[in-house]
Order: sequence, then structure tokens, then C-alpha cells
Amino acid sequence: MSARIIDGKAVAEALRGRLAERVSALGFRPGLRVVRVGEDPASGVYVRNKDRAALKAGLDSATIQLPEATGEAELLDLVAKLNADPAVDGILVQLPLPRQIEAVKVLAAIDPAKDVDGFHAMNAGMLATGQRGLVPCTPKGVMHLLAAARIPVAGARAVVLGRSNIVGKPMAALLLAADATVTVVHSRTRDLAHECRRAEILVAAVGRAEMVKGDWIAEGATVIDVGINRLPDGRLVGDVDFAAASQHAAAITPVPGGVGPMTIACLLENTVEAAVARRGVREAG
Ligand SMILES: Nc1nc2c(c(=O)[nH]1)N[C@@H](CN(C=O)c1ccc(C(=O)N[C@@H](CCC(=O)O)C(=O)O)cc1)CN2
Repeated sequence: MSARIIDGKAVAEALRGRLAERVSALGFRPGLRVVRVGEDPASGVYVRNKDRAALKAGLDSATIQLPEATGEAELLDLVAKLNADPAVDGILVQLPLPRQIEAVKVLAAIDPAKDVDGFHAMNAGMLATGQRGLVPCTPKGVMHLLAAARIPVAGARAVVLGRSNIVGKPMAALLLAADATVTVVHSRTRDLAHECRRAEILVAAVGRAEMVKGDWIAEGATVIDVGINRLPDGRLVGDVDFAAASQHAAAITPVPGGVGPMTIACLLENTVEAAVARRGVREAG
């Protein structure tokens, strides 16, 4: 069997198009501020891509660049200013942060209503308890991909490989909310291969290049690869051995061009949702 490729670039482009139409009907430009501290090169690429996509969708977007030596207090000060600014609907602090800054403290300082990353404990709690809040962009993007590829989720056996606060845990919560039967597996799970092989939907978010082998995949499974790993030769690969997994899966996301583009599209979606909720806008339709 050779798997159908789920094209994240195309799904993201379609979502960004729908968002641009939604924004033009709003009559105002939702405000997004992305804060980058330091010079992490990958973060530089992601932040530029976010800004470009946001402006193209009609958002009022700007990146705030701070030097590598920025202290925690200075960053918290900036977050407080953005919290208080009525023109700002969404605040995102790009991760990773330099080591002198504790990310949890900064994320906790963002107004939950402007937390377009969905990383604040309030939004995590809303998701865990099935209430409406802002949902982390990468797992939200995965749910869009499953819907676009018409993969049935309700009743499916879903396995999430990875238990990070940013992807694994919210991913499990979203799949559960969509009525999947969810198992979360991780580095201390006994016989990972066996657990993964039980999955009808496997979401790999472990951050280890090509860790998931072809024989970990059940025949006909859907494989969603969240990993983005740069190899020493410069190639970008996911957490799944794509070529081998494609021989068993019915549908699979590539890296690049799978989940990554959805992360940015969902950031725009969250910014629009935050703006609509904060400003009490009633949208037509
Ligand atoms: N505050 C946040 N920080 C980080 C997040 C996040 O969601 N919020 N996620 C990642 C980085 N990230 C967005 O910030 C991100 C990563 C990758 C992509 C993407 O489109 N990748 C492309 C490949 C890009 C390349 O060539 O390097 C793909 O997969 O096709 C988008 C966003 C960590 N930090």
C-alpha cells in the first residue's frame, strides 16, 4: 500500500483564504503582536512567516524583537503593556526563550483572552474541561487536517506519542472531545511499537527524528507527523520514517508541508477568534 498524502500546505492556504474573507467582513483589523527574544535562527523564520501570513490575511500584525540579554522583568513589563493595549487582540511570545527567562512565568502573565497560543493554564484548563477557550495552534491544526482529509475521528483508536503541554496533552484533549478513544504514550511507555501499532490514528509529537518505524504502523492507519527535526545534512524530517510508514498507512502527513503550515494558519484563526470574543462582535452566518 502507498499512503495518500495529506497536503498541509493546501489545507492551510484554504484556511487562510477563509480567514481573510472573515477579516474583511469584520470592519476592523484584529491586532496580533509576536514577541521574539534573542536570535534563535529557526524562530526568526517562523516569526517572519507568521507576520507575513497575518498581514496577508488582513490582520494588524507586528513583531517585537528584543535582544538576547533581555531580562524576565523587562519581558513581563512588555506583556503587561500589550495586555493593556485595546488595539491588541492576540499576544504570542515565540519559544524557546533565552535561559535567563522562565517561560512558564511569561506565559502565565499573558491575558488569557489574548493568549492566541493557548498555552496559559486557564486556556489549558478550559480545553481539559470541555469549555470554550483558545486552543494551541499545532493540535488545532491537526484536527483541521483530519477533517479536511475526511478521517473519521469519533470512535477511532487514537494514539498520541508525546506528552508535552504544547502538543501532546492538548492533542489528546481535542481527540477525546471529538469522541476518539485516546491513548497517550511516551518515553517511559513499555513496548512503544506495540502501542503505536494499535492506532487507527497515530499522532507523533515526540521530537526525535524518524523514531517511528514502518512496522509501528497498522495497515490502513492515518499518521500525523508533528515533528520537525533538522538532520546534520540539513534535511528536515519528522518523527516518523515517512517512506517506510507510507507502505502501511492509508494517509500520512509529510514533513515539511504537513502540520507545520497549519500551526501558522491556526494562529491567525485564534487571533480572529480572540478579537471577535474580546470585542463582542456578532459575525454574520
Ligand atoms: N510561541 C510558540 N512558539 C513555538 C511554537 C508555537 O506554536 N508557539 N511552535 C514551534 C515553531 N513554530 C511556530 O512558532 C512553527 C514551526 C514550523 C512551522 C512550519 O511551517 N514548518 C514548515 C517547515 C519550515 C522550515 O523549512 O523550516 C513545515 O513543516 O512545512 C511553522 C511554525 C516552536 N515555537
